[in-house]
Amino acid sequence: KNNNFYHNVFAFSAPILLCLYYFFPVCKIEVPERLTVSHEALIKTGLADRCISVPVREATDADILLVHSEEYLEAVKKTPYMTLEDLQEFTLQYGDVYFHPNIYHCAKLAAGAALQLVDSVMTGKVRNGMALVRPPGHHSMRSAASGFCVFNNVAIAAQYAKQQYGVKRVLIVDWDVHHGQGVQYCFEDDPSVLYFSWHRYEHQKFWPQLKESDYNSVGKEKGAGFNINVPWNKVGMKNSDYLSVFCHILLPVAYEFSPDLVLVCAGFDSAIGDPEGEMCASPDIFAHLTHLLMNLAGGKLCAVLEGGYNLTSLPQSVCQTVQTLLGDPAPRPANLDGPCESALESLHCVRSAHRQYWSCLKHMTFIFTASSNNSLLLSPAELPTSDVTTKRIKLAEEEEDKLKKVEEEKNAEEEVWPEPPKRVAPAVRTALVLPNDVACPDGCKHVNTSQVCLLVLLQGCSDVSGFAQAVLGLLLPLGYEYDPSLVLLARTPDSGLCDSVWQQLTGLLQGIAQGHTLVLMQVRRRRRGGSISVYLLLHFWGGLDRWQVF
Ligand SMILES: CC(O)(O)NCCCCNCCCN
Ligand SMILES: [Zn+2]
Repeated sequence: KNNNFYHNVFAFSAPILLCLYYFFPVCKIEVPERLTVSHEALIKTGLADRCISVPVREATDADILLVHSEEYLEAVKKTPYMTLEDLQEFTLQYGDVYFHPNIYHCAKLAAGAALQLVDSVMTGKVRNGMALVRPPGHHSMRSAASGFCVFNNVAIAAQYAKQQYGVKRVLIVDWDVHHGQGVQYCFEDDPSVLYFSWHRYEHQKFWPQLKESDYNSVGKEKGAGFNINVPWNKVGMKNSDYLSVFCHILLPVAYEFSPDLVLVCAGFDSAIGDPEGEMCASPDIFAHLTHLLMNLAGGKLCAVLEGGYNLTSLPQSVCQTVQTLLGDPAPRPANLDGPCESALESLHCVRSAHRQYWSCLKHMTFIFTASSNNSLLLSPAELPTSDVTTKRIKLAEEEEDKLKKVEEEKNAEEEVWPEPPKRVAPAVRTALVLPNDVACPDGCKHVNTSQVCLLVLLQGCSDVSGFAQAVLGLLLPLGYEYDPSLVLLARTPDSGLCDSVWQQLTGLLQGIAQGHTLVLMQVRRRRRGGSISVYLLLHFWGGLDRWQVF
């Protein structure tokens, strides 16, 4: 009896549903559950309790006009009152957007949330934070919606930070798997905003299929060099590919740019399992990406959600990001087996396109061997000139494609990946082993530690390009690959390392060995009739707090 009833109801309602669907297409992946599963995961893991929640507000017209045109804003303002037909008409003029009578309100809240986050960080109320918003923003342009985006939340936030707080330089890192063309267009002639984006490209075959998403779009006029596109010409990119691009492109340039604020277009469709990205990076990689960015701009970092459509990897990635923002040590990086040929080729093209703009890229020249077991390291040498190398790369690539085909056939079923590892937040973050008569600063604790795994003695990387070469281009990738259980840093008075470089060094290296860092400092103390050397031994454990030189 019951079945009969349901059959009737469905039979009757199906035609209505179908025509509604035709008139009013509903997006299958940009769904409300994206926010609910992410928020629930933050609550379940206890991370939400460790954050303060910032109230949202609607972006004002003035806020929105920082990026969008009057006519576009006026048009969007009308959508809540449009008939179904008008709404459909309005939507068809843009690519891949879905307008709903309520989306104008939601889009103002998304942009307003990003501005509230900027206020909280710039006024020092919080050190950093994340805005979990819908609809996303990085595709929307001055007078057009695109790719589920209505207002460009992050672009508005960047203009707002410059206008309201006099911020001179903003770094925007877009780790979403799609190219944020809206952000690129907004700032392509603006040297005060450095836009970095990696994105699935496949030689312009992947949406939004723009020529200007390629590596040779470096910005225009005064903005030349301040737009960095890293195209992924294959799917399946992994943790090593992401870390290599951070170490060999983004971080050296970011240190040279020296931003006052870091904004992240935090799209998590670049994680494993996402239907759009089809990449293979595990959610815990976002802990490392976040950690590496937190050493810039005095830690002022605002992450704003963009994409991310797998309802399992999205919340995991959000939690990895937030837990790192809270200062917890990053988990040991999973199976770093070196960047793939295609990633190395993109990396090489981007570095060549930007060498003329950034001194840190001028000095470092790389050859990438076409052997299959690339390490995260790129051996500095002359650039490959002969086409032999290129041919070798092509051969290696064909070889790799064959292997990949076999691989794809094998595991065509649903992607699976291990749950990200638990990350213990230590009670005491920094310990100090001091001579008895030296008082232990507050926040530290006396301990005796004995393990040593990686000893680093750095000479002479006191300026930015030296720092970039020695630390970002060599030490960091080596450290990640070596994956020690402890990092020991030794500093002698004649090491020539200035405090800020030393501070950055200790900050960056805490992404390795789950934050276990031992610092051995030799300080001279004057005594009657000569000086004696006293050694301070500091033990960090995931403490991202700024470490002062005692
Ligand atoms: C925020 C974002 O970057 O995740 N938006 C992605 C939009 C993807 C549109 N897909 C078009 C598919 C064409 N058939
Ligand atoms: Zn995306």
